[in-house]
Amino acid sequence: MEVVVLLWMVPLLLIPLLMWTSRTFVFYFKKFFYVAWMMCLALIAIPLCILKSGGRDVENMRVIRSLVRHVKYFLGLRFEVSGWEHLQTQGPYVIISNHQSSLDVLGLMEILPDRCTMIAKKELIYAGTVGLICWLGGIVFINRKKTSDAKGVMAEAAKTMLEDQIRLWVFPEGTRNQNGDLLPFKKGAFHLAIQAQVPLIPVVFSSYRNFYLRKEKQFKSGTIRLKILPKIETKGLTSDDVSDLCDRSFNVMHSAFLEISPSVSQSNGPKSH
Ligand SMILES: CCCCCC/C=C\CCCCCCCCCC(=O)SCCNC(=O)CCNC(=O)[C@H](O)C(C)(C)COP(=O)(O)OP(=O)(O)OC[C@H]1O[C@@H](n2cnc3c(N)ncnc32)[C@H](O)[C@@H]1OP(=O)(O)O
Ligand SMILES: CCCCCCCC/C=C\CCCCCCCC(=O)OC[C@@H](O)COP(=O)(O)O
Repeated sequence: MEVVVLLWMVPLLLIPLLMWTSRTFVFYFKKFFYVAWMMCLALIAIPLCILKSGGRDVENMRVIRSLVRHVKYFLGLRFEVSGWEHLQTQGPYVIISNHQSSLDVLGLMEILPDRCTMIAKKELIYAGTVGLICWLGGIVFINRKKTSDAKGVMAEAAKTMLEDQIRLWVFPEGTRNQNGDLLPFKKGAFHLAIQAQVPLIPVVFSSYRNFYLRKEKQFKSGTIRLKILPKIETKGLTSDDVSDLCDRSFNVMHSAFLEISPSVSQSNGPKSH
C-alpha cells in the first residue's frame, strides 16, 4: 500500500522539477539563440556594409538597424515608444540611456536616428562578427580601465561629431545594471555634450524585471516601454556645469524610469540592491 502511495508521489515531485528545468531551458535557449542569431546577422551585414561604404562608416548603421529590427519577434518582445517628436532635432546630439542588458540593442535599433553611432567598451571589438560589425558601424571604443585614454577618445569624438555631423549614443551608467533602479551616472557623456555644445536627448528603457531576470534564469515574453524625453540644451555651458547637468539629467531619467516601469509588486523576484 505505502509503495503505491510513494509511486504516486514521484510524478508530483517531478512536476516542479520539470517546471524549473523548462524555465531554465527557455532562458538558456533564448539567450543562446539571441547571441547566435546576432552573430549570423552580423556575418550577413559585414559584406553589405563593405559594399555600401567601403569600410568603417556611420551610414552602415542603417544596414545594421534594418537587419536587427525583426529579432524582437523571435524573443517575444514588444516595444512601446513615446516621445518620437523629441528626436526630430536637427544636427548632432548625444543620446543618453539606461543600460540593463545586451537586449538594449533591440530597443536602440527601434528608435536609432540617422547618423547615430555609440560609445562602447573596447572589449566588444573582440566579439567575433558582432565586434567587426560594431567597428564597421563607426562605434567609438573606449578603455574604461584607463580614464585618461577614455577622456582623450571622447574629446576626439566631440570634434568628429561636429565635423561629420554625427550623433552619439552613450550609456552614462557605464555598465549593465539590473538592480531595478538606475546607477549613478558617470560624467563622460556630459563632458562630451558640453565640449561639442550639442543637446542631450535622454531615452529611458522601462525595467526588464517583469520578464527578464538574469540571476533567476527567467526570460518570458514582455513589453518594453521606451520613453524619449525632451532635449536638454548645453549651449553656453562650460566644464564647471558638468555636475549640475549630470544631476539634472539623472533626475529626469530616474522619474521617467519609475513612471514607465512595471511596479515591483507586478514584477517577479525580489529587488536586490
Ligand atoms: C547586423 C547584425 C548585427 C548584430 C549585432 C550588433 C548589433 C548592434 C551593434 C550596436 C551595439 C552597440 C551597443 C553598444 C553597447 C555598449 C555599451 C557599453 O559598452 S557601456 C560601457 C562603456 N560606456 C561608458 O563607459 C560610457 C559612460 N562612461 C563614462 O562616461 C566615464 O566617465 C568614462 C568611461 C569616460 C571614464 O570613466 P572612469 O574612468 O570611471 O572615470 P570617471 O569617474 O567617470 O571620471 C573621472 C574624472 O574625469 C572626468 N571626466 C570624465 N570624462 C571626461 C571627459 N570626456 N573629458 C574631461 N573630463 C572627463 C570626470 O568628470 C571625473 O572628474 P571629477 O572631477 O570627479 O568630476
Ligand atoms: C568569438 C567571440 C564570441 C563572443 C560572443 C559575444 C557576442 C555577443 C553577441 C550578441 C549580442 C549582440 C549585442 C551586442 C551588443 C552588446 C553590448 C553590451 O551589452 O555590452 C556590455 C556592456 O555594455 C557593459 O558591459 P559590462 O556589464 O560592464 O561588462
